[in-house]
Amino acid sequence: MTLEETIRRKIDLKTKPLGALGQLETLALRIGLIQQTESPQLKHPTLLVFAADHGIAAEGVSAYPAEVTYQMVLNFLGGGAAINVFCRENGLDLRVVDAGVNADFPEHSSLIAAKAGYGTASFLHDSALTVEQLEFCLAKGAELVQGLQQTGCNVVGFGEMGIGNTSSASMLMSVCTGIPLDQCVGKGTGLTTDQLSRKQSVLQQALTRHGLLTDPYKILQTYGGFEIAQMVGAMLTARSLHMVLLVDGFISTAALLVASRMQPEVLENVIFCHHSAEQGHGLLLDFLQAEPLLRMNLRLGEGTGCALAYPLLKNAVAFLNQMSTFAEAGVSSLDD
Ligand SMILES: O=C(O)c1ccc[n+]([C@@H]2O[C@H](COP(=O)([O-])O)[C@@H](O)[C@H]2O)c1
Ligand SMILES: Cc1cc2nc[nH]c2cc1C
Repeated sequence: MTLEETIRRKIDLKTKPLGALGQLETLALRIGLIQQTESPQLKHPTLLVFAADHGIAAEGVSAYPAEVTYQMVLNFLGGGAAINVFCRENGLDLRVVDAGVNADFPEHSSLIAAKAGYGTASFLHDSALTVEQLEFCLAKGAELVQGLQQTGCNVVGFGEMGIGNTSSASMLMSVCTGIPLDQCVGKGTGLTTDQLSRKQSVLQQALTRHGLLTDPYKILQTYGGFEIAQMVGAMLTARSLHMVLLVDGFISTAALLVASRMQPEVLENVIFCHHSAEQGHGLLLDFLQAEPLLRMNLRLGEGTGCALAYPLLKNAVAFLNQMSTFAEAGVSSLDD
């Protein structure tokens, strides 16, 4: 029997009509396959919020000013953001990564210093990252996840914060999928319809400027952000360490898309947690053939969809490990 058959059989022997736990059964199976066991365990779940600034923000593509990135990181460190609340409620550890915010932070036990610069260059005029910055970010992301694994963590959630980063994500999506740019661009933090038209024309100019790109490293260097590139490095390493990856919003899914262009197998380790309200996320999820656990119209980022969905993973693993079989409970099954 393959491991998949063993897990399916274990699920089917539980005291419930066949298939009655629906998507929770699919989730349990997926976690078992990721961990290569019929008795998976979720250990030290950790949510990483990667934060960085974006040169493209200077082009008026966000509803909010760029300094909100810095201010929100201080809010994360103070414990007052949505992601702090949801991580506390649901038992995830939270770490904030300064991947390249345009200001310096005081030391803090939850802050990981991993600055690649003080914000990227504007991809309207230049490549967002230099080759050196890209290499630094991929290596930092990898190093970070290795460190987490050494502390016993086997579930990692990917969150981000960066004013302007839906612009980066839209470019990465359009270039990697071939989906026309206008279908990949949305209102982000809340642009008006007029402001959205401006964002679309800025991003269209950038696309024309950089021309056809096919190499995922070059695409990431051209349009990425420091936080997106660190997520890519972290995701690839998490996959190689057999960890469970939690992915939710538009930006983190765009990072995953790029990672999957480098190593398609990374997708096998991902639990898609939430379908964001951001225009483009639905098409991106379809492209990746993903069916997220939740659809609650969040469009916040920070990894909030991951933290909200995490209890479902806990319950999936718990039923697989704890529920009685028909034989154990003396309940008549279809086979009796
Ligand atoms: O995760 C999402 O789907 C999502 C959708 C819209 C906005 N965001 C967040 O909003 C910021 C980017 O929006 P913008 O308009 O500045 O490009 C960034 O901090 C993201 O975490 C996140
Ligand atoms: C206030 C605020 C909080 C955020 N969290 C993630 N992206 C954000 C963008 C803004 C503007």
